[in-house]
Amino acid sequence: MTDIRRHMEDLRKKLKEYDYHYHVLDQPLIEDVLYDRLLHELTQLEEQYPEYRLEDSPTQRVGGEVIEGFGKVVHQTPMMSLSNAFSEGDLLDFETRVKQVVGDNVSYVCEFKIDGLATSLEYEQGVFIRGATRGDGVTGEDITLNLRTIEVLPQRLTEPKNIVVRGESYLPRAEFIRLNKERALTSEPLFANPRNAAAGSLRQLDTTVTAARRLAFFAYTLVTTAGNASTQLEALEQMKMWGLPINPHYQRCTSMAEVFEYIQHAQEIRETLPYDIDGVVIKVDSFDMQQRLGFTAKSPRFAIAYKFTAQQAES
Ligand SMILES: NC(=O)c1cnc(N)c2cc(Br)sc12
Repeated sequence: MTDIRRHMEDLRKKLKEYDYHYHVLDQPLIEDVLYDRLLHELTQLEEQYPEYRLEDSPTQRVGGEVIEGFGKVVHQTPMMSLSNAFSEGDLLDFETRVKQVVGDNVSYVCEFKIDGLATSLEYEQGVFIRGATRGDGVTGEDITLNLRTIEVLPQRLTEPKNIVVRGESYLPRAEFIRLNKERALTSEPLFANPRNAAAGSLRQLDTTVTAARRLAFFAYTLVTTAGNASTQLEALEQMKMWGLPINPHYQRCTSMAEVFEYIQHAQEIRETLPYDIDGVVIKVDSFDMQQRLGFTAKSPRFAIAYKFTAQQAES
């Protein structure tokens, strides 16, 4: 075997061992940046020597795709990302674009942007049947078993509805601190922030590891209009009635001035919240207007995320 081929074999073996330790044992052996460097080296070698590329190589997983061990879930409706606003001017530009399509009489709903892992849930006749990560937006990882360990997530709704719901799985700050203290005692690498800890916990192949972490969830989008909600505000109320956890800080705003006040308030109380938020999501309230506004290739035209500056380092 040539030296190159042997080196590639060695890289594949190492990366598979790192994958196993990360996803099954929840004990990463190396920093993500080192893993990515090795994966990049193997990818380049496989491009240079395709005759030595193997089907089950770790490089055959594009970023955001399903990792080995999790089933794939194709989202009925793609999980889009939000376009970002960083100033009041950006929000006024957003409002101008919205009003050009739907006219001046538009109201918004403002909600906290939870800093966690975007998650999709499917309920059939009111029973939770499947949950998935966003993945690449079209295909996500089936993390149903892990999501079942989240106590606030109802296994059954109060009504036998067929719905698809989007929300954020997250790790409360107090749990993040407890978890890192525990990991420090056993000399395991610490999680950098609650978002990484939530993602690492949900992408575990061993559900007992996930169950040991007190993950939580907030629902924020009712994808299927199984009820009779015609606005985002009604959808939030409807999901709450069905037993889904809804973040209580949502507010209907009838002007951008009110949105600015909401953002100001969110920034003032941000540090006191038991979970991380990284901004505010502003949505056009009317579903009819949302439909008329539609989507760009990657984001809805009827919603935008106002991003806060980064929080000081997690304790
Ligand atoms: N309330 C919301 O709509 C919301 C909250 N938190 C988030 N991380 C996200 C992400 C998208 Br995409 S929407 C949304």
